[in-house]
Amino acid sequence: MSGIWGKKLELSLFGESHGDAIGITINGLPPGFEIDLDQVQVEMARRAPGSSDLTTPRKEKDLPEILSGFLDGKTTGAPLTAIIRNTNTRSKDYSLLKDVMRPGQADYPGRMRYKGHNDHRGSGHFSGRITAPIVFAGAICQQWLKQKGITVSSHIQSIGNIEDERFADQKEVTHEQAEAFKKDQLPLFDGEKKEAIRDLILEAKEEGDSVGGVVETFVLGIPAGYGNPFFDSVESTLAHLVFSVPAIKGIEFGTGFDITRMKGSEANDEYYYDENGQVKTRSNNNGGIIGGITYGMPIVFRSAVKPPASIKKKQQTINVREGKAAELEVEGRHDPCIVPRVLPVLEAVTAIALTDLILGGN
Ligand SMILES: Cc1cc2nc3c(=O)[nH]c(=O)nc-3n(C[C@H](O)[C@H](O)[C@H](O)COP(=O)(O)O)c2cc1C
Ligand SMILES: C=C(O[C@@H]1CC(C(=O)O)=C[C@@H](OP(=O)(O)O)[C@H]1O)C(=O)O
Repeated sequence: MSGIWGKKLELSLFGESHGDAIGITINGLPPGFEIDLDQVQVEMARRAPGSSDLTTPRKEKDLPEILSGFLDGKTTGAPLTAIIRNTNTRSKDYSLLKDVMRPGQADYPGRMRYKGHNDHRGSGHFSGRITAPIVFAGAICQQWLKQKGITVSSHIQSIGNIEDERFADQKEVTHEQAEAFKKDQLPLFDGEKKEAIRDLILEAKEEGDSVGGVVETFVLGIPAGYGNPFFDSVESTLAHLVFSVPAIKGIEFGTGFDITRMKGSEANDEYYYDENGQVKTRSNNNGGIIGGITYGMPIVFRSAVKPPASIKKKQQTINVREGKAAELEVEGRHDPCIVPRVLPVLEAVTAIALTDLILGGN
């Protein structure tokens, strides 16, 4: 399994959803950095399962236990390892799924890749649950970035066909508003859409189905001059980590694919000096990154989140033990929509990418 990532900040992710514990080792954190564990727990709780009728009913406290690299409230500089116990597994839900492959889930490709030895219980190492340790690492990185005046936040761009306004449509988004979004399970610029979104998710759940959506993530306070051209561009680093999150099927930066329908004269982000002599651009179609390098405007990108695969509705599939066609109605505890719980995960991977970049000096 490829659970290792990073250059300056190295991450090693481990665990399975129905094993004893999941966790992460973070190498490269600066020594002497004071971690606010209460704030880490706030981030963990945003992602944790079982928090409302919009999520899987599996309840987990997701309390990280730090095993190394942390003394008297501060990082020591040695590898920091944390584990999170799995306390509410119900593996019988997965007995049938060892043989009957869920369409849209990792059952069949995982079986082929690991020759049938992968832990299939709760989707094992493929589970969205493995994003809990990512949020742990991301919460530490967000605290580190905050000291530098950098805030990472996100809002729901859409669920099904219900659309929120874009970041680019806002006159100004302050650090306070970005922080307020994190306190909301359904953060939207247009709060009036909240009820319709709730209803859509609950309707899908009621029908034994699921819905997807788009998350728009933004970074405020990122200075110009971070990144690289080509292989270590900010976009490629972010995309690498964003696509490491289960259920993500696409990413676009700034105006994204719509930029292809603009003329150069519309697409170009014109420069000016603001009243404080700071370089700004009048639009931000490039989402804060040109040539793989930040230019001092907010980084903005949207991630496509698929509807979760495990649904109660009847589907056609295969039974690999019998080598026959099969019908499947997935029982068990599943998210009817991943979007509300993936917001903190996308913020976490963004913070991890930026911390790695800044620690590396570029
Ligand atoms: C926070 C989170 C929660 C998820 N919950 C579920 C779930 O309840 N049921 C499900 O089938 N998939 C769920 N997923 C998605 C699967 O983990 C994912 O679809 C699967 O691992 C296959 O990967 P892929 O969709 O990226 O190809 C969740 C993902 C995340 C990030
Ligand atoms: C437990 C979490 O979410 C799980 C993610 C998930 C999946 O297939 O991704 C499937 C479900 O697992 P289970 O069948 O064990 O309840 C979700 O509950 C979590 O995110 O912490």
